[in-house]
Amino acid sequence: MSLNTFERYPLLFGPSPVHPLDRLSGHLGGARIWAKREDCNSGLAFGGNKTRKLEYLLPDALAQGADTLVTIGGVQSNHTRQVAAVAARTGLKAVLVQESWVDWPDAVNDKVGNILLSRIMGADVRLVQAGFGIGFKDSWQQALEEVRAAGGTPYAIPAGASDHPLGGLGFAGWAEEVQVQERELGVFFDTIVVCSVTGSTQAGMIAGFAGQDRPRRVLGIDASAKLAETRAQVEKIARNTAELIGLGRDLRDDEITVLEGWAGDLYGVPVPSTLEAITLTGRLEGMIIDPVYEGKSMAALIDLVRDGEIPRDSNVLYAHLGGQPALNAYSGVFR
Ligand SMILES: Cc1ncc(COP(=O)(O)O)c(CNC2(C(=O)O)CC2)c1O
Repeated sequence: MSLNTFERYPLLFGPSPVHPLDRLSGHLGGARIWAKREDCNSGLAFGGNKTRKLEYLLPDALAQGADTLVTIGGVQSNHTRQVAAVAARTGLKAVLVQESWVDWPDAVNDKVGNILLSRIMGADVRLVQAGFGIGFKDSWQQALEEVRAAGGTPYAIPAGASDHPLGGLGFAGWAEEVQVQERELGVFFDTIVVCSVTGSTQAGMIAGFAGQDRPRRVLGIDASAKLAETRAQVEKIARNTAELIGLGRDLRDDEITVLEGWAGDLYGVPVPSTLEAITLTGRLEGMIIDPVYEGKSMAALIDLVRDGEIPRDSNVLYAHLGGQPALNAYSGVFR
């Protein structure tokens, strides 16, 4: 079975752009760094990695006759904002459970950025006091039951659209897209750097690239600060996705790499290297990244290129997965 077997509901402009980051590369004096821009992939409320995943979940929801998408995230979740946008675009309702995943000292946390956008798009936004976790949460199960009790037909989307049978397909397709763009650009990206939290972005990439002729490294950078949980989820989803698309072999353990060292102690709390990565990327490339996810994966890329773990002759592709709206809830750290 291949990816084409699965129905896809187009939500993207087309292939997301790939471009070199030559000023950053020059500054670091090592490998040549490129970016693939999921933050520019769709016209739906600033897009992002979840919009690509939802292209494969939406047909399933519609086939089940669902009228309400029900999902979960932190207060500044990019994922729940993207679900709200897809619901608005397709005439479905959205119930968003927004848990208190980040204890961040800013009075506007639940008024700006992603949650503001979700409210503008008409989602039913429910603030819940409950801590961070990438597993199935009671608050989400309860919201599903409430939709049913009110006569609705909910479609359950787990955190990050990850722990779902179809969750890895979007980024298995990303791997195919990269291969086409490499031919057009005349380059081969021997290393991919991607932020991992709920896991299906990296997992889909691993499954998608595993079926290609030339091996390459997919380096997941943990931003959950719960490495074991995130790695386990990446592995589970990667193996499931590989089987779903008919890879025809088991994935090797060395194909599943999630690195720690840049997440800090808590999910959603930036550390100095996060802020340095955000300002360096902004000032050298005019590329904006966020303090919860991409700032942490970019911090890793900077270190790995600087210390030569990613060799000087490499072409490394940085997966920019979006997330910028959350910056508005972290303005205090950029005085
Ligand atoms: C900008 C950005 N970059 C990387 C990631 C990590 O992706 P995965 O969850 O697929 O591993 C997120 C996720 N965000 C979550 C959310 O609720 O927004 C699922 C956690 C992200 O938003």
